[in-house]
Amino acid sequence: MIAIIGGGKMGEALLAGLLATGHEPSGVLVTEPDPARSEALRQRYGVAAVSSAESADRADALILAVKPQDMVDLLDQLDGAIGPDTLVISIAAGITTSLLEKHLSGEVAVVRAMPNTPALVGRGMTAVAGGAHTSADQLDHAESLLRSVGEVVRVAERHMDTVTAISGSGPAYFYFIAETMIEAGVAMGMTREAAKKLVTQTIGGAAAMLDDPGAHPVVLREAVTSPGGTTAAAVRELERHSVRTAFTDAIEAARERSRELSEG
Ligand SMILES: NC(=O)C1=CN([C@@H]2O[C@H](COP(=O)(O)OP(=O)(O)OC[C@H]3O[C@@H](n4cnc5c(N)ncnc54)[C@H](O)[C@@H]3O)[C@@H](O)[C@H]2O)C=CC1
Ligand SMILES: O=C(O)[C@@H]1CCC=N1
Repeated sequence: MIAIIGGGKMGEALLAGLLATGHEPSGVLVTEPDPARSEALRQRYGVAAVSSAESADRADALILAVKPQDMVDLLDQLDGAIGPDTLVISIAAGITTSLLEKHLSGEVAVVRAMPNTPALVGRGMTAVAGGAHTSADQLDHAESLLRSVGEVVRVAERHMDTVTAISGSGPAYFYFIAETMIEAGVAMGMTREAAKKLVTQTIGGAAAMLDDPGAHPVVLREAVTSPGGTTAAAVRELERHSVRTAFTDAIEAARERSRELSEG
């Protein structure tokens, strides 16, 4: 039995992914305190909505999908109710395995995971790191559960704040660029719909080309940049506005915030 505790955006994405990849609704529990939200999940997916105590009691894998700020309260609620063989997977930004272990008595197996919102369409990127009492089999199990919403990589936990800043928050950076490009197209007289189509297909196409293991972004960008052409003119402006520095600073700020979140 798998329980998802926190039925918000990410909890629902994981729930939908698990059901889409062969888990039966009868094998998944959801704990969500907002009654309307809880009822919507129950109706939409046919899963049982239960208390956190019941989830802790019945599930052998608990996926904690509450906000980082709600995590300590939740762990205090769960402490003592989690069986010795239960696997606890947290997807909360900044919450370390040692914080999870500190608030759960006994040698609980914990996994820190960082997915992203493309999990909602089965195209997520998740990184995982195991805790001090987590076996290789348990990490495999966590990885197989999270693979239901996309790809999974293992990283050393010291990289998790960086992962959060790059792929966890990353979709928002691309939406920021998409929004800017669409509005530029609109300002130049295109319909918003046409501009959105151009931008969406361009992002998807660029990502597909970059996905080749031999591909390098600098080489791909050179192929777009004709001497004396339009791309060279555009890139010169990006450099003039220090966009590279702005992005680097943004990613560093996200990593710093992830670190702060573990301090409560
Ligand atoms: N939104 C994103 O892009 C990503 C979010 N995350 C992490 O996922 C977690 C959830 O984020 P979202 O789904 O975006 O937030 P959300 O606000 O949509 O969902 C959180 C849910 O937890 C519920 N909740 C609060 N206290 C609870 C408790 N004690 N027991 C059970 N449920 C409780 C809330 O009612 C809410 O429905 C956060 O820790 C966040 O850091 C991780 C990767 C990406
Ligand atoms: O913004 C946040 O804190 C969460 C974690 C990664 C993406 N969204």
